Amino acid sequence: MARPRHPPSQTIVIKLGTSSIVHETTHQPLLSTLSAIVETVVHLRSQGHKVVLVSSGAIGVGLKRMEVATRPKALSKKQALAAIGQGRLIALWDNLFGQLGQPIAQILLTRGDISDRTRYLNAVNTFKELLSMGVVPIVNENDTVSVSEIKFGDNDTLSAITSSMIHADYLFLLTDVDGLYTSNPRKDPNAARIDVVTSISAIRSQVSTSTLGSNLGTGGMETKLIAAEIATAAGVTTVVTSSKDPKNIFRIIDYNNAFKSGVNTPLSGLQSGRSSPEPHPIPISITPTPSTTDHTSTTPTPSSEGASSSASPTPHAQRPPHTVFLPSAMPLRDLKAWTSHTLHPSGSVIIDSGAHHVLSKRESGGRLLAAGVLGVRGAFASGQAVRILVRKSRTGEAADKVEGPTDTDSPTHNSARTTYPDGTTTTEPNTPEINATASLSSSISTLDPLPTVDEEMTPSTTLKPLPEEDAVVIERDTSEWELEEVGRGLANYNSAQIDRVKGLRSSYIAQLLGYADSEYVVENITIRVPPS
Ligand SMILES: N[C@@H](CCC(=O)OP(=O)(O)O)C(=O)O
Repeated sequence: MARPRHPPSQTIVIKLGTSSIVHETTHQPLLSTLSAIVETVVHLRSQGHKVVLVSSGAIGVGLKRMEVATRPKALSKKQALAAIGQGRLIALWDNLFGQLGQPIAQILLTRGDISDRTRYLNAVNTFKELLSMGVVPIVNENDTVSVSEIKFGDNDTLSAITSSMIHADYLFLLTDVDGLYTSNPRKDPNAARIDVVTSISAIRSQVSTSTLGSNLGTGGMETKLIAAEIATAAGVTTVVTSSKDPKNIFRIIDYNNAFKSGVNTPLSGLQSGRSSPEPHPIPISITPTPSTTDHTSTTPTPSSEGASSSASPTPHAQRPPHTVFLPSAMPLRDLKAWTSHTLHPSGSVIIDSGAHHVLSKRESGGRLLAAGVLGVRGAFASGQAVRILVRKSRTGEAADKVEGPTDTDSPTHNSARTTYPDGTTTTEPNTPEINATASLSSSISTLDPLPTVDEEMTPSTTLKPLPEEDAVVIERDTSEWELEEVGRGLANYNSAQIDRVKGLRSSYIAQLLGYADSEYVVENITIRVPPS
């Protein structure tokens, strides 16, 4: 198929880190880089693309303004410097974009700002309106009010969340290296750039990310992997490349668009920014090209799980240096992405592995009935985000030995370990949600079998039915069990209420709580870790 004269209109988020905005030691603005970014963005706009810039640098500019030599450690000092620098930073951007007649807007966000659904939608609407007006929104974290858990932590994550919010086609993470390397290219002459990443979890174990951050920014390559994980899960093609030659963005888009009608390349389907239904296969056609950065290693990637390496040269174009993270074949819907990435979970709902299996089959918006709940952890209100933890046997035995509903009269006080998706585990004492013997009233014990999740959508559930015995044992020795976070959702009832109705069929909710707003205890569930 003939290539279009211009690529189709796409929504592109470009993130520029502190190290690309101000000099690492003098803190002088890197005017040539900034000007090149401005020219690139304006050119992209003239081709019909919508562009959002995520710009770090407020603290760096503040350092220069106050002639402070090094980034302070104290949060309040960083916040003060950001407040000093942000105004000058946006003035600088406005000045540069203004030279080319391009209007800009400033958007300062915190995680707290968008953890409320209404505020989140307002932010989305503002983005949409600005983009339809032809304006380039320039986003930064609102450092003045960001503290600990409400901080995005770094602008890589912020740019990924922004990309997800506006359903971007591309996220470009511009940095001081031209891609993701197997080790630090400044120190290791054998470092090889990884061109295509199909599985971030697989690639994480294969690269050294420890030394790729700069003195000024907060992010290094690890935060880029986290950002890529968030963005690709939302269907956004994510690219790590050098900020030294922003015009590479054209070449990268052009290179990828050249394959948009191809059937045997990893980047087919890029016209809409979404991958084909099946995960992209390896290999991709790659022509190694001399790096445009200081790094001389252009050795193509060693072939390994999660990455692709060189095959045959493409007839279309030389491959500009970059690493591309391919978008998920099944992107999260907006509400699910919002639930997963922007809401700070206030507590946890523990489910059995049967419920985990059924929820993981749902493409979007999984809903959990009380019958699938084993317990709760922490205190949360109705409407708040919760972690979904699945209880698993440490011996590998199937965990859903749950033979019936429970009550909370006999909490155990053993410890339970939680294993999170990043591999970390926590051991917490006193977990009443993993109960010992549960004695049921005779009326409850005669309940009919029920599946544990939305049966309308999953008619062929394989979950075990509830037995009809009066007393049902869930488990006696909690040390055999561990909890793993597998997803996030929004609670329809508070923690005490869910604890009260756990294990019961929905018709008991009104009876026990005095009202029943919903037959589901948790909705909008995103399962990020499928059953093993
Ligand atoms: N919001 C901060 C940026 C945080 C930060 O350091 O981000 P980055 O340089 O992308 O790692 C600022 O404007 O200085």
